[in-house]
Amino acid sequence: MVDYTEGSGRQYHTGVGPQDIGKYVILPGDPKRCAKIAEFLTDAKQVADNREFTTYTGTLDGVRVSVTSTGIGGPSAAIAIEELSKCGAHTFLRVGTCGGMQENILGGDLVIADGAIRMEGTSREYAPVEYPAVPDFTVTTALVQAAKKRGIRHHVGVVQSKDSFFGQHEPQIMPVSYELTQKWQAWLRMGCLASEMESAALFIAGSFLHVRVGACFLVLANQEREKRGLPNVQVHDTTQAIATTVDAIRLLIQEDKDADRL
Ligand SMILES: O=P(O)(O)O[C@H]1O[C@H](CO)[C@@H](O)[C@H]1O
Ligand SMILES: O=c1cc[nH]c(=O)[nH]1
Repeated sequence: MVDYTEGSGRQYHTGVGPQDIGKYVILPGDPKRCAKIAEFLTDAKQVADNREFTTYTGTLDGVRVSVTSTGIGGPSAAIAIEELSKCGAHTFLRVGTCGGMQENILGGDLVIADGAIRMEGTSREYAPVEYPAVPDFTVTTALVQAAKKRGIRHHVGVVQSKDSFFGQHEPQIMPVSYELTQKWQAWLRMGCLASEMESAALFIAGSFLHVRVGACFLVLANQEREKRGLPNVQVHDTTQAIATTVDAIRLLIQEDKDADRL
């Protein structure tokens, strides 16, 4: 492989080196969410800022933990997890936003993914489409435990990962509306909880890299409720999703300490 960093030791896109990051990394999509997440860590400092990838590192319970934004969509999310794992990170928790799909998923709820529909391109350049995009069980369990302990209304299930935000929200305007709307109906009938953009790529890249990945999301609103004329509250405050993710990392750190895996 060509070394675009010319031996600098820093990764080409994220700009991080092994000295900069912890083994546990929180992955928001939005770079602007990083500073807010960093406030949950002790002594967090920005260690890199390149393209859509902003990185802070601090500690939780004495263990180094980083936050790196992945930008929007599978391609940049896969780059982030690849470069961070090259620097030694082994546990990744995506904290994102999503749109609710089932009628009982309300704005402000938390969704924890136990699988992702691979309706995006990136994961197909890793593994055949028959291979399932699933998160790590221990990470998912820690997220569920953390949400329960906080008493947050949450749902665990499959999310849809797609490439086109507007294909989700305005499928009827797309030349391939026939495909988008029919598949959306299928996802609904199968019980898919919510739609977002990065989890399938992260879960598949994570499986390939043999690292642990999990994901939880704030539900911003629910277009299916809107369509049916039901009340559709909008919530944009990600604080509870971030707090749940941080609690889950604490649980994983404790488990890893107990098992002598740190
Ligand atoms: O809030 P983030 O983490 O960016 O996640 C969601 O928001 C973006 C779309 O608005 C996509 O990245 C989607 O997955
Ligand atoms: O509706 C939504 C909200 C957040 N992210 C998405 O991809 N879709």
